[in-house]
Amino acid sequence: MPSSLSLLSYGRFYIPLIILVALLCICSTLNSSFLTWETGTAPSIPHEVSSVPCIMSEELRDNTNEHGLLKEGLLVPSSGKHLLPFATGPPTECTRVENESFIPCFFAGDHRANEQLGLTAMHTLWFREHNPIARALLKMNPHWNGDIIYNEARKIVGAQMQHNTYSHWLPKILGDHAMKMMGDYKGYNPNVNAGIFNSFATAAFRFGHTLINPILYRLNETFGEIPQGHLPFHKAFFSPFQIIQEGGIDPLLRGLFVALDLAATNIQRGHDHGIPPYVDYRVFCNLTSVEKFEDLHNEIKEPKIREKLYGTPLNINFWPALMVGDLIPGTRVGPTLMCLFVTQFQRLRDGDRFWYENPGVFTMAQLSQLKQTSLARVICDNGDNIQQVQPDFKETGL
Ligand code: HEM
Repeated sequence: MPSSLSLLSYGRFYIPLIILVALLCICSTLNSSFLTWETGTAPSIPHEVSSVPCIMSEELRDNTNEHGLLKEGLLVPSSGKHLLPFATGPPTECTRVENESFIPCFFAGDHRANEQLGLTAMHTLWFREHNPIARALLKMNPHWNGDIIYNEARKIVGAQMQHNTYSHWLPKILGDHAMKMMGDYKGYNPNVNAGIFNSFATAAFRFGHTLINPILYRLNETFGEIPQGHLPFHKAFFSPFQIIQEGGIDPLLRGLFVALDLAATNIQRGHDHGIPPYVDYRVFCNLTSVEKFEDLHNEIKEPKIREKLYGTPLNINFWPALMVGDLIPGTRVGPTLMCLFVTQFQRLRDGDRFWYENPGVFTMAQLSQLKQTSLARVICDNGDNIQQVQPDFKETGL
């Protein structure tokens, strides 16, 4: 039985389960568990497995048996857990220069899984969540075929991610007020378009680009630096070998992102997509309309944006304006960004027929188990040998 999730009522009979109650930061005491996810596609289920195109999903599956498993990669002897399998070809390349290790890219449900080591680690965590659930389901339901097991396990992991994102992550980013604006879940609404709107992908959710830490900390069991040291971020791109070899090799820089100015790209992408100017979104978000720079003083104190760069407020680029919006206390966002987040996340939830809380998707008993999930629990279960975590990732924004 995977400790991360009590699979109550997944068998033919209800099975009594031990539910761990968790407020401490020792892994063995943590309740079922969380995550942040990727963006770009509609239904709010994890890219690690769940919102991938069918063909890719078939490639991710271990079709050598009827156990509904995902393919596994190298075994980590110290933990007995597997890494992601290796990719066998494009679209990504992880051995770009000769004196780097010949370890290929990992293969996961999103081709960005190798983009940087932190992201690879998250993909690995969530990939590791699937197989123990599938095995437990098979044990309870020996009559199920591989497809049913695979899809049930996928549904459970998707629900865990939805719950973690909406119940644990979003409240920290948006604060109480915005969560109230989003309102409680009232069931699937077929009139809501759950697609990602252009300005959300092109600008609003790229707020993540302002959160990137230039150093990837690598800590040992006692939270000290590992012998191979912390990694400057530019060395963490497309270098899965550093996961396998614990950073023993000093990789050459990956030109792709080192040379990339993400902020400039975000602005350019806004132009490419024909995103309206910032001032138009203020109207959409019921903020005051703007004719002169002074009209912004309630939301943007940053003088460069207000006066120097743009000549007239009508020229203000969308992404920079979103990023410099004065943070609403208790949140990580300014007013316009908050409005766009609420709109998008509300649509993702209410327009998703398979939303985990939609009646009929899970039974009440299953739902109550799912709602005990947390990222901390998933890290404890699926990290190699993690014994202690923060029960709440408030400080890290994870
Ligand atoms: C090391 C960290 C990251 C790097 C190097 C990175 C890099 C990139 C790059 C190169 C793009 C494509 C840019 C373009 O050509 O338009 C992109 C897109 C994007 N990024 Fe990031 N990113 C990172 C972290 C994040 C985070 C933390 C978030 C959100 C929380 C985020 C949200 C997005 C979104 C929403 C897009 C647009 C995706 C789409 O249009 O489908 N990124 N990122």
